[in-house]
Amino acid sequence: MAAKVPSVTFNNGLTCPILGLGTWQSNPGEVTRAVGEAIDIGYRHIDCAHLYFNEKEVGEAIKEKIKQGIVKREDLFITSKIWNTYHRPDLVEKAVKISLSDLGLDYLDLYLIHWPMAYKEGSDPFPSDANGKVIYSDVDYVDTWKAMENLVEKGLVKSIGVSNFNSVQLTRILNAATIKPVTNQVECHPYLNQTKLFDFCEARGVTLTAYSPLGSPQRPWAKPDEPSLLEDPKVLSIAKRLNKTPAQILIRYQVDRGIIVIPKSTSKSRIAENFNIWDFSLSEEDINAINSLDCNGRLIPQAEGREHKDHPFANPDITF
Ligand SMILES: NC(=O)C1=CN([C@@H]2O[C@H](COP(=O)(O)OP(=O)(O)OC[C@H]3O[C@@H](n4cnc5c(N)ncnc54)[C@H](OP(=O)(O)O)[C@@H]3O)[C@@H](O)[C@H]2O)C=CC1
Ligand SMILES: O=C1CO[C@H](CO)[C@@H](O)[C@@H]1O
Repeated sequence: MAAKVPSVTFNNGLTCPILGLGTWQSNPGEVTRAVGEAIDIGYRHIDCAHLYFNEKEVGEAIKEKIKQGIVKREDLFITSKIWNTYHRPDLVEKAVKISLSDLGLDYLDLYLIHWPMAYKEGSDPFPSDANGKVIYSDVDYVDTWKAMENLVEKGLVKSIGVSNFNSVQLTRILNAATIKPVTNQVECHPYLNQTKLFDFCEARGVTLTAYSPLGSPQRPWAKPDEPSLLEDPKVLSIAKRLNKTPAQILIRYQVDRGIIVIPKSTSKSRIAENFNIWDFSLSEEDINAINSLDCNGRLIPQAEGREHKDHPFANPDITF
């Protein structure tokens, strides 16, 4: 029988499996198989987004596994994210309904604002001008948040949260919220361990979700000569001593910190490997050694929105 994944409890009393499967760049031709295999292995949490252009194929796997009686809808925890071109309050319900229809679901467990920046509304996810520069919209993400709250009231989503929000942006949401965000999903791994943002969120009852926990080696702008987390000597030496793989160490690092973690894979063996982390934990000494790798090593800078007033990482005065 598959191991049961421990859960994190949100500020609204609902729970979320601490380990989930990422789906960015999971090829539509492979993702149905991969999500199906993940559910067979024991994953119950799947991280999706409208921007990943594969929600229909993820939905096919969910439908099939429910049909086979492997899981019931309520056993699963499905996240999606509203893309930057749908921030205008009157578009928010339309956006969630597109993801629900693509996934074949009648509710989401979690819906996130993918980024704080609003882009020009329309069908192009990266609307750009003649010089290739993204065209922005001036919608305030606080107004988007108020429309997200309506989705909870309407039963379309169980919980709402944010992604890629810095501490100042999160504070603005918390000050305006009737329904508090349950999580902030951000890039988090040993080269950018987010200790300050994690402490800040924890003190306010907001969980952290770690994306790109393995260092996102598949990201399109990766350079061949860059240091690789999966080959980092410190990570390798801990993995060797504990008889685990580097990926298992990187995933367990987040679990042991109480951070939700969503590694992506479409390989059956790596999906299984990434799930097989329940028979060990890291000592304080190992966690401290991994923490010492922190070097502000951001891998997902969202460079194309950098001049946007709401870009979360562009203001040097806001350090986390
Ligand atoms: N909110 C946001 O803005 C963002 C959210 N995300 C979410 O987080 C998820 C994870 O982040 P992502 O950037 O995809 O990167 P990850 O850090 O999860 O790395 C995924 C890559 O690592 C490879 N891999 C997976 N398991 C192993 C293993 N055991 N050993 C060696 N290599 C492995 C995968 O290849 P293979 O598939 O071949 O196994 C893939 O190339 C995304 O898929 C997405 O759901 C990501 C970025 C931004
Ligand atoms: O989830 C994500 C994956 O990649 C996208 C393209 O850069 C990002 O915008 C986003 O954060």
